Amino acid sequence: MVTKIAFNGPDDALAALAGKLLTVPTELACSDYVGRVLGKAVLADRDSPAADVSAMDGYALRMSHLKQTESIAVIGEAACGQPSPEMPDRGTVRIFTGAIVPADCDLVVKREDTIEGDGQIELTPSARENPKGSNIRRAGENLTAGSIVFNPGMLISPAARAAMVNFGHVGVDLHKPVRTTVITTGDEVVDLETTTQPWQLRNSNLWSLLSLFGQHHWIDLQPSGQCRDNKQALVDALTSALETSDAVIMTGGVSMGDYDYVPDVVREVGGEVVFHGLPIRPGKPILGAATHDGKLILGLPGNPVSAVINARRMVLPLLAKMSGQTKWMPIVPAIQVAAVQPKDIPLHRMLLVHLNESGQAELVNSKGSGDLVSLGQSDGFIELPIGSSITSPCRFFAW
Ligand SMILES: Nc1nc2c(c(=O)[nH]1)N[C@H]1C(S)=C(S)[C@@H](COP(=O)(O)OP(=O)(O)OC[C@H]3O[C@@H](n4cnc5c(N)ncnc54)[C@H](O)[C@@H]3O)O[C@H]1N2
Ligand code: MOO
Repeated sequence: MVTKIAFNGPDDALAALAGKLLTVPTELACSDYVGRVLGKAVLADRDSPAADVSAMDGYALRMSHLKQTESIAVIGEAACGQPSPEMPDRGTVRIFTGAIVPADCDLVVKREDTIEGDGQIELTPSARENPKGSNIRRAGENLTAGSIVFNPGMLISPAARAAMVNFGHVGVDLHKPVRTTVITTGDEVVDLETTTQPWQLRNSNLWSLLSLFGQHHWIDLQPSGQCRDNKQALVDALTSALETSDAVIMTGGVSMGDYDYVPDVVREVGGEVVFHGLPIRPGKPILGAATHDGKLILGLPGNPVSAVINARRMVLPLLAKMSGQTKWMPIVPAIQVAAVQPKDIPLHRMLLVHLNESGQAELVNSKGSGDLVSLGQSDGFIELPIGSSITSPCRFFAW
């Protein structure tokens, strides 16, 4: 039996469970890279820039031109999309931003630092102050051919995509998305189509979790749904979900009620329980387990606020680890909270907040873990570790 004091906080527990989880394999992908995880390093196929290029629209000069008092003849043009022309012996060539600078060109002066005449230019005093190399981007100054642009395990952003295109990457090794199933439990839980009785409630956990996970291209949601509080039905549902998934996320039935079968069911299907109970609020009864082949089984508490907060705080990092991301432990901003210090309790707290116009967090007035109204009004939650002060910036987890 794993005791509640096994871990001091969420990150310890995450680290222990993450060590038992599989990493999904890689595949060659030729499109839709953004939001996926790199499986192999991306190398530069050529220097960046590929040649010495002009950083400005202007004129290509030799250093000797800067001392020349008479006007300089404009002999030719270095245009974008063309090999560079020869540098004339005495005159200059007009050059455009991004065009290759001619060999023997020492610097580029901006158009606005010249007085342009008919087929000739004069240099202004500020043009004459340019040092050698001015306004030239040197070949390979960003990166040289063969160097690593991105390491494996990186989540590909739209910005990273730009660099991958620049280096000609068409087929790329990516980790497959983590196949994830959500199973909600509880005899009182019904789907949206059912006419509800007072003793029933709609399955909000299914949709909060599917929406949260569905934001990520590195997660592949599998058919998910609801299971009654029946031990055999739960064993069957979990067994079949594990056949087609890398991770199964359950909600409800994880605390101490007579019908809270999830801990037994997880063990029955061969799950090794790493934690059952953590010093956190909400989410104290949370259960984390791994199968012998590294699949994740996470039992979230049924309370809707607790379920989604812990899906964000605990489940997403574990799925990120399985997806191959090297930065899988949550990296979130720390922001100022406009609130008075809550009473000290020996639990690591996660409190719903919304952001005000100054970008500070304000606590949402919540009636507790079943309050879906305050949950819906929140932008995310802040984290208050045991004994910490709310006057210092707190980590903010956005939805
Ligand atoms: N004796 C104790 N009782 C409880 C403890 C405890 O430590 N000792 N912990 C409390 C805490 S904290 C939580 S959180 C809950 C978690 O309990 P379960 O995970 O067993 O969840 P359930 O009892 O099944 O449900 C709790 C609550 O959430 C509603 N629910 C469940 N599933 C859904 C769903 N899919 N969509 C919307 N709402 C759902 C359910 O109806 C209950 O109201 O245990 C405390 N008790
Ligand atoms: O996880 Mo519970 O929601 O602390 O009440």
